[in-house]
Amino acid sequence: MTVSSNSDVQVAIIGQGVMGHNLALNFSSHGYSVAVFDLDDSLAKATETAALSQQLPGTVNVASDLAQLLSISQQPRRIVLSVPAGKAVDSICDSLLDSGLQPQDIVIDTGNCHWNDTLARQQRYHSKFHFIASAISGGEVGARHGPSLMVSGDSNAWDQIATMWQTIAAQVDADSGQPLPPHSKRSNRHACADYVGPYGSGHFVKTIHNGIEYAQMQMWAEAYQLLRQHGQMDNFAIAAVFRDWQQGQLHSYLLECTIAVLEAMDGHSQQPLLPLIVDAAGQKGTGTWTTIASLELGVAAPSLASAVYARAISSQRALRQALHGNLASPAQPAVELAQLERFQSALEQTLIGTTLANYAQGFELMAAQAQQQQWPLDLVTIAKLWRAGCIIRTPLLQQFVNAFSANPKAHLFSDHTIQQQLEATLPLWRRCLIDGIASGVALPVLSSGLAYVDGLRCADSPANLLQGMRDYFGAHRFERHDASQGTLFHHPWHDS
Ligand SMILES: NC(=O)C1=CN([C@@H]2O[C@H](COP(=O)(O)OP(=O)(O)OC[C@H]3O[C@@H](n4cnc5c(N)ncnc54)[C@H](OP(=O)(O)O)[C@@H]3O)[C@@H](O)[C@H]2O)C=CC1
Ligand SMILES: O=C(CO)[C@H](O)[C@H](O)COP(=O)(O)O
Repeated sequence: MTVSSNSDVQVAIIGQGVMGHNLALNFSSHGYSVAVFDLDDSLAKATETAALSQQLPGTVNVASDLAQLLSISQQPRRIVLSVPAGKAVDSICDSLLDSGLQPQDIVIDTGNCHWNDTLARQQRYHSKFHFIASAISGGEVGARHGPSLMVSGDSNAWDQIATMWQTIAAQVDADSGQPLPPHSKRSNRHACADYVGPYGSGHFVKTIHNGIEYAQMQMWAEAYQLLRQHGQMDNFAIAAVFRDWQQGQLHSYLLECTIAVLEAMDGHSQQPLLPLIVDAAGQKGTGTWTTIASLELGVAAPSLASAVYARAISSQRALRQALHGNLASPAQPAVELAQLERFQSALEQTLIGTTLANYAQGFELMAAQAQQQQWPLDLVTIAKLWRAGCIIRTPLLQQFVNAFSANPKAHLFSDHTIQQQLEATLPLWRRCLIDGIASGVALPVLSSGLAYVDGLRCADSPANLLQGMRDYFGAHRFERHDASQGTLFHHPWHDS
């Protein structure tokens, strides 16, 4: 398609990689006129070609540079950035200003940027243009057919893009929270795109989303490892069990991904794909930022942190190979065939309990950060945004919506329905860990979730011993049960 000479472009997208390409097609599929730009011109042209071959209603215009992108865009311009997080965002914002960006124009960053970088950008570009962070989740399929969009920053600018965002986002039935098909025209629907708070908050929410994503992914990896090592099952048999679980409480998009990966065949060798994939996990930073936030806030998120450490250990491949031969495996035999079904049932309960622990930790982090930053984050809004389109979508999110609607400030485990669900998992969760650990399978997320639950339900923790020790070596002092709160005591350990 030739570039339009009139300024009819309703949304311009810079960066035509995985997300930008699909976002452009999504906008076009809803009839919006789109302009696309990438440093690699062939990527922008590929989007134009795809829109034409899919006969999408909205035009897709390839801009050869930023000046042209601006010249063909309707004012105020809406410019979406879909580029790697970090320096590229600043460099494009500066180039847009050099190319004639105006104060009324709106720049929308959809990358996985650190929330502090977003705060700095707001300072830097304040009054030069309207800046919005619209964190996105859903991967390439979500970007194409309906993502979850967590928007923060300039609320006036949000008002100007809200209709477009809510049009291209994933939709759910407003009452049940059930995802609806793309382009659904159901009247009683709710879009998974909303304003969550001031600058930085949307990127924080996306970071925590990814922290939960890491933990849920690691959870499925540990389940796979337990079934193949302790259960002696092959990947296709594991997938069959997981398909069964997909019909129940564990139903989720990440379980769908897990099954697809377990069953995939390599087109080249005609062999199962999974054994060909190197067992060293990559990471781009959001899991680490979640862990740092939890440490800085002093809020426990052990499962989310354990998932990051598990990726770190996975990448120490050479060391793992060497130690495998040097450190003996436990003598615990694999589960007997007659016991396999019972073990699978225990594992299913373990995964339900672990999932509740993972999400609870994420929501606690957002509540604590909101309080510290004085962000008016609403956990109901966030749980609603994650019900469809995003990577961590699960029907459980509707239960979290209900729990936070009833008690917005309470820990998820304070909710009676969730308590009952969690409690039902505990006996088999313990049993499953005993078996798994005895057979030598590393279970960082499955086990830290249970430790989190046990820690939280412990009325009489051993921290009195810690306080005594701190006072013994460092005269740090302690409170006493038989004195008023806040009064500190030092025991004369070394005088006697
Ligand atoms: N992939 C995913 O599932 C998700 C990604 N994200 C986030 O979205 C953003 C984009 O991700 P993704 O699409 O996967 O990344 P890709 O690397 O696939 O795409 C980014 C594109 O931006 C281009 N680009 C880089 N700098 C510029 C520039 N200055 N001007 C124009 N184009 C530029 C890149 O070109 P080149 O390759 O030549 O540098 C590349 O084509 C990232 O911040 C990512 O973290 C968010 C949610 C999900
Ligand atoms: O944001 C995402 C999904 O929600 C991206 O896919 C992100 O890249 C995932 O993180 P990592 O690359 O660290 O696994």
